[in-house]
Amino acid sequence: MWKLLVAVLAVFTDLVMVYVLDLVGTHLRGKVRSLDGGVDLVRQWTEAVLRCSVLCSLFYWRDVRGRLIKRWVMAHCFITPVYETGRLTLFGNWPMEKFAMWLVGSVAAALGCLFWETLIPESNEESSSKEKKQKARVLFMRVLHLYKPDYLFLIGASLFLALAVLCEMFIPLYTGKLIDILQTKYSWDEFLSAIILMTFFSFGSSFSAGCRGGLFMCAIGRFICRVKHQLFSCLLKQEIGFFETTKTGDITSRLSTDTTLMARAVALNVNVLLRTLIKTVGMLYLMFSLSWKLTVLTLMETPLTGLLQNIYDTHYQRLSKEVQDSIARANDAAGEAVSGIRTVKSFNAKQSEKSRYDKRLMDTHNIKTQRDTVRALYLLVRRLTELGVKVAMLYYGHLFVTYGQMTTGNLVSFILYHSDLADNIRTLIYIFGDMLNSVSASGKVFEHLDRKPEVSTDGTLEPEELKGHISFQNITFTYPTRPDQIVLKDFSLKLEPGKMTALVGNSGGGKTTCVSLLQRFYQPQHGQILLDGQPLQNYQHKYLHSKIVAVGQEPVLFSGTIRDNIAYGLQDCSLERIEEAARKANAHEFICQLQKGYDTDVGERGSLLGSSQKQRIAIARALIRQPQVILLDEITSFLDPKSEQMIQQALANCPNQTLLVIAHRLKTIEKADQIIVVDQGGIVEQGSHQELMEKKGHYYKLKEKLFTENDSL
Ligand SMILES: Nc1ncnc2c1ncn2[C@@H]1O[C@H](COP(=O)(O)OP(=O)(O)OP(=O)(O)O)[C@@H](O)[C@H]1O
Repeated sequence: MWKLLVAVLAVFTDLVMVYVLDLVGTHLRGKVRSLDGGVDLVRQWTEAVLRCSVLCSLFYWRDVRGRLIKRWVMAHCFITPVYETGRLTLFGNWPMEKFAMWLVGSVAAALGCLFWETLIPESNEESSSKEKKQKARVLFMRVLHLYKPDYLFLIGASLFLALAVLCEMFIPLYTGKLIDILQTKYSWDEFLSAIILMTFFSFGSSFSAGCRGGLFMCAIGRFICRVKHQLFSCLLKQEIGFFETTKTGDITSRLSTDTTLMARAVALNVNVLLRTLIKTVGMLYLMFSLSWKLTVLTLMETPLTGLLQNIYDTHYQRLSKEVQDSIARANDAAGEAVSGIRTVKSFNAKQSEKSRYDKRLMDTHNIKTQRDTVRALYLLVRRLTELGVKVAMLYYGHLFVTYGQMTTGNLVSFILYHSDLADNIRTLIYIFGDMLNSVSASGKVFEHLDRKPEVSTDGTLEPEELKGHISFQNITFTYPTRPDQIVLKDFSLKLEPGKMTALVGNSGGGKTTCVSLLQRFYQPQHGQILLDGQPLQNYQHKYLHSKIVAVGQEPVLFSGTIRDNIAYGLQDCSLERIEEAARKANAHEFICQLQKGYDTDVGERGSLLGSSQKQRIAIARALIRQPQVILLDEITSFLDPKSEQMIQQALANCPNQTLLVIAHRLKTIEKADQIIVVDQGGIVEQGSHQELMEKKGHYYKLKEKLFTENDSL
């Protein structure tokens, strides 16, 4: 209710003020005769300031705030002096009738605000968007800094750019001049020199543009390679938790799309910005010298174009981002189905996978349609605005030529400049915004580049002799993806060199987690793991991973030969060493039976080998490093009893190693020097097989279960 009253009061007060101020103005004009139409502008601007202050105070008095009101008041008060200034500048002193002017101002302001508010909804995060811009600027500078090794290319490209633009700018001027020459009784020399100059400028612009493009592309190519390399090394340093919380699609798009965007955005933006800026300033200067009145008229298009471009950019960029995200989601769906094709087929889930992919493709299609509609609308409005300004320019140009204020050649040059200028101004407005926005891709890349792995890799210890004493001291651990679920609780355990420890227990108890912690895939929240009395993190990363090796339940092989896979991560590894490791892992025999032996390709993720064969190659890959601590996580699940026996023998050949085994087979467990029964993140029983059997506790019950399960194997 108050708002309505204040609005009515505001309109009334405003109207009264308009007339009172007009009376005062008229009175003053009577007294001071020198107040003519031009100086009348001063009165209009003063009036606008006064009206604006009174209206603002009125709205603030009853606390009717908001950016919409502020914008309306500003537009409402200032639209008239702005319009009048332009009109008087162009066409002289024909003041409009007072009320008509007030009405035009009010309606235009209301329409403008409505347009603005509908298309750009008010955001409550003004400060955060400021921060974003600030951040974008910092990011932009960082990207520029990353370009340091390519500065020579960039400087060369910028020089050619300036040259190309300068040459390009003079072409319309000489086209007009040529028309004027042809219209008069010209001398041959005059004509020839104009033609030579035109040819010179055309050739200069094409040559320089070619050199500029080549140099910029060269800089971009080098930059992309460098950043991709840096990013990939940073990614490899991250802990496993990072890969669990970040989607593979995100990581690959950071590596491929974002690095390219980052490079192109800055180099191309700088290129376009410089080119457009030089061209615009030069063209404006030349246009002003041809006809300043026509220039002012055509410049009136600029704020309108700017507003349109701004609205369009906001929407287009949001939708483009949504399109990118939805493409990534569709790719994820396809990738998941392809990588898990065996599961998909065995569960006959082809239809559901197909419809999942279809749905995601449809989502992408719908967002793309929205984006294209916004673009079509924008183009329509933009073309209409351009058309309006062109018609006005041609009309007044014709008048100026008729009244002898311009020559025909000048008008032709002007028209040629104008068609270029409109494009340039639009590009400038777009580039200023885009330069900040496009670095958001760089922001994502920098996020990864700056990320410090939570599991540090700065340890330096590399003792020549490592015994292999391991001690878990009061470990409490939760996975980063499930911080609420405590997986290990105050967990303490000792492993001795030359002894085999078996971890047994129900599924989900935390056995594999112990192996992961020993490999430093994660950092426990409390407690520490000591290796020969030193915390694991104090050891040099590479050293640690050559001394502690693990073979998991589902070992991963990489595409390449068997030889490459066994010697994975080792340089200059002889075939003898590889064969020896393969023999220990009982893999040599089957490898020799393959047509290409050690040079057999294992296929993507080892898909050309059977599970037991993959397992044995993985064991050979672990044993070749001659580790001091060996961790075997249910490796026997896929092995036949004969292979298992051979591996057991191979392991028995390493009497000084610390051996941690997770197994479900009693045969394996029985041999262990100590058996640890793990349940719900804690140790519930420990001792030798004999001791635990006599106790008739958890292990005894578990053994009954294990026996039954293994019988069925
Ligand atoms: N990467 C992970 N992220 C989140 N939770 C996990 C992760 N890996 C395991 N868990 C959870 O941690 C708990 C312990 O898992 P863990 O694999 O260590 O048990 P386990 O005793 O080895 O079981 P199994 O014999 O089935 O392999 C389980 O509840 C499991 O769901």
